[in-house]
Amino acid sequence: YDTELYETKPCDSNVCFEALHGALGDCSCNVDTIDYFNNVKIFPRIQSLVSKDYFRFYKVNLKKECPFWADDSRCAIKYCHIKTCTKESVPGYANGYENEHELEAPAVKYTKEAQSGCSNDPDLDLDLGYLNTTISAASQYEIAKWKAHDESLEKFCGNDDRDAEAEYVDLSLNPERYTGYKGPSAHRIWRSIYQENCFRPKLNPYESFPYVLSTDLSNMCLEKRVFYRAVSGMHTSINIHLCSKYLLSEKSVGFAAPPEGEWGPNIEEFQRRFDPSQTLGEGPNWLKNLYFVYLLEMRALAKAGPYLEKEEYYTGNPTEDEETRLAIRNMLGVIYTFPDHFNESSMFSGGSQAANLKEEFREHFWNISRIMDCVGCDKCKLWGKLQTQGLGTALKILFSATWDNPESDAEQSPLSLRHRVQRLQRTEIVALFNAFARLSNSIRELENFRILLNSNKQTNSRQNTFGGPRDAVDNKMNVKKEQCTSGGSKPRLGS
Ligand SMILES: Cc1cc2nc3c(=O)[nH]c(=O)nc-3n(C[C@H](O)[C@H](O)[C@H](O)COP(=O)(O)OP(=O)(O)OC[C@H]3O[C@@H](n4cnc5c(N)ncnc54)[C@H](O)[C@@H]3O)c2cc1C
Repeated sequence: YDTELYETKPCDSNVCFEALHGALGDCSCNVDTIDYFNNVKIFPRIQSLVSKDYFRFYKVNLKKECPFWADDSRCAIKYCHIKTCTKESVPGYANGYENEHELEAPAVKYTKEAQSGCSNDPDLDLDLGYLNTTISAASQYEIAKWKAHDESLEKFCGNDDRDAEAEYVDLSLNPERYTGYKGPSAHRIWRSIYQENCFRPKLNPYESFPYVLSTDLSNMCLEKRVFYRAVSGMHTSINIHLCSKYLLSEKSVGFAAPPEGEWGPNIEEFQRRFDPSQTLGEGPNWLKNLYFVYLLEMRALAKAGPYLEKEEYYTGNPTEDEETRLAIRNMLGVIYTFPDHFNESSMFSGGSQAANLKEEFREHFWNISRIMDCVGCDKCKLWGKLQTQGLGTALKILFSATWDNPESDAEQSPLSLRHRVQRLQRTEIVALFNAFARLSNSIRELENFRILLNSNKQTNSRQNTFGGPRDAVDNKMNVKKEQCTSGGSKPRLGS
């Protein structure tokens, strides 16, 4: 295909952002509305929320074997390493929140103890009302299988929660940032996600090309487009984080540099990844996909809001737990006011064909969550698993029938809050909010890059006019004078 089309355009420092306005596509929302809403209203709230103990500790199994191929990679730099926590250092662990699933299991509602409150009622004739609930062992075994089957239909991704090898990780000690993970191992992951586990246009004019071109998206139905755009948006977010927290200098240049190296935004890296002239015009579309997946996850939070508002957020510290509940209600209250939420009701509507497509959609995402066990860098794997689980939880909320009326269970439950039907595991809730926080942070980081690129452009033009010295900050930010020359740089697409 004609690469010249894209290469002739000279690289302007702000060209990544020129196309990042207006309609988002596949929804009625636009980029500018999300920008403002996120940066002003959501970003400060969600960042403060995920710093709370409940959201800081994520249980994950980073030792699971890759089910698809032998892991052949090693962390490129020492910053890939993960610091795990001892169980005792996790707030509330000693008080047994690990066992809360058992406490909250629906079966508890039917124990003698739970029902004993009724026995004093004079109108209640226990003999007449006797219900024989005996079920043979064989039937119980079968029913357990049905339950497992029904539950698996709801799941869009795996959950390590009960794995013996799962460990708690304090996310605040392991920030998502540049790790140096790249090359064949990283490419194999992305390629197998897009090539084997994303829907592709039926008539793909670039058979050998593993990724989907935005121009081909119109050949796909809405559901398949949504899937691709959600995954691509997550990919964008991961890559924005590595650009915004890039390792600028390994060792201290001056005495004031921190021992862990110096981290900050790398404009050149950002442009390499998103500038249209270096991505066959795809960069701005990938950026738009970030907004798209943000919209999906925000809609999931709004839909599950009534359920999430009633969650306990237990960590064993009553003051902290109450603060968390208040912060959740406050943030959800703001999310409810968003004027242009994604409308999932237009998806998967159309008989058995739609049901099959939904099942395919779920299976594809399930596979992507398993591919995360093949990531060859622990820190990337941690954040890859968390963000996939967060997105999988959002998809489950949006597309599982049982989520169409999330309030009803909680309202009908005659027992206390703890005994309502548990729809989400702790790790799913932690992943859902943290994944959304990552997307929110990426959108905020885009604003930083926009400002840096603008000031860079002004400095360049001033320098061209007056020949003045280059701003010292630019050097620190890894900005090179000739950022990209037209036609000279190889497009990255499909590398
Ligand atoms: C799950 C996971 C987590 C990772 N986490 C980190 C991390 O925390 N820190 C870190 O430094 N590195 C991380 N990486 C590596 C990082 O994402 C890149 O793979 C790596 O930096 C190499 O980049 P690249 O330029 O070769 O293109 P890649 O990002 O590897 O992309 C491969 C190809 O996909 C296409 N593409 C790129 N972006 C998009 C998009 N948004 N949508 C659709 N197609 C696209 C392009 O054609 C590109 O050539 C992670 C990788 C994976 C798979």
